[in-house]
Amino acid sequence: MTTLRIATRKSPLALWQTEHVAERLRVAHPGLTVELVPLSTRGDEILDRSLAAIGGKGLFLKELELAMQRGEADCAVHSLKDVPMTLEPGFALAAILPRADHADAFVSNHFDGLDALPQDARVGTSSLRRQAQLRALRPDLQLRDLRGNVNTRLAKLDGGDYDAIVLACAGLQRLGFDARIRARLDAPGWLPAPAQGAIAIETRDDDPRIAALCAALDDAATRTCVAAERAMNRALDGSCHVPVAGLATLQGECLLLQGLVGATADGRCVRAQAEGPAQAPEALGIEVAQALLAQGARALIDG
Ligand SMILES: NCc1[nH]cc(CCC(=O)O)c1CC(=O)O
Repeated sequence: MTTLRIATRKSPLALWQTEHVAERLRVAHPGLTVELVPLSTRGDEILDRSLAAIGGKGLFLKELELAMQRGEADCAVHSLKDVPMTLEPGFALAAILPRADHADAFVSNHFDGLDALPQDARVGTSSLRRQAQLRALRPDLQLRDLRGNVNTRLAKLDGGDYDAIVLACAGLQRLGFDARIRARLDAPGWLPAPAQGAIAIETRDDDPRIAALCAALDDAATRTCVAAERAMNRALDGSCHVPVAGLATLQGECLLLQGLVGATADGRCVRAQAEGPAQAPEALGIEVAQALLAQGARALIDG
């Protein structure tokens, strides 16, 4: 094979990420031609309803997986945090790239951080995970829905609909909006989505040649961390219906996983953390999920 076709969503962030992967693949495999196959997904088209209401994270993948099944693309690039905890049968993650900044960003044209917001300020985010953590820290805030791609969300902030919005640092940095980050919302007080900041390449699991080409970009440390975060989320029945947050960090051979389950309605949160060997990330994820459930996470998840 001399040409590798990568399916991608069409948002500016998705195109940046896929172009980044394409460039890395060209460097890893001189002589390989890499092309983008931009596709529209239902997740991108339906903007007037919450993701949870229209079917969840899988909506961003479906059209890309269908293109791979039809043989119109060889692989697909995703933000790993948008990838469901269990992949569709027949697909695998051939590579997980080194993680960028995992933190969330506080973005505002008038205020320096969450603590600086006045009473009853309007904060935009449609993420249940971000809403729950905002409620926990600042019960007075008015939480307002905010969907659309990163550029659209920034434009809505600038239009005056919100006093502040919360986005991922990684997306802002990739699109050149670093200067819009007024504060990083980070561990231990604030946790990101499982796998936030990590880019994954999905392939059909019946094509080892393509998987091998992509595997050149795999980062073992990131794969270990996101395996723990995703195992925790899976054990909590996590989907985007549930405000689950988690961050694993690796120090040598020791993996630390911090997890949180929140209630969007009233900001109740349960938190747990544990350490374990880097060789067994899934076991650590399950351990932290069980600690969260032991503190009543199920009641929060089931509403
Ligand atoms: N849900 C959309 C999405 N998916 C991944 C990112 C950011 C990039 C990343 O996490 O790698 C974003 C934007 C955001 O949450 O602000």
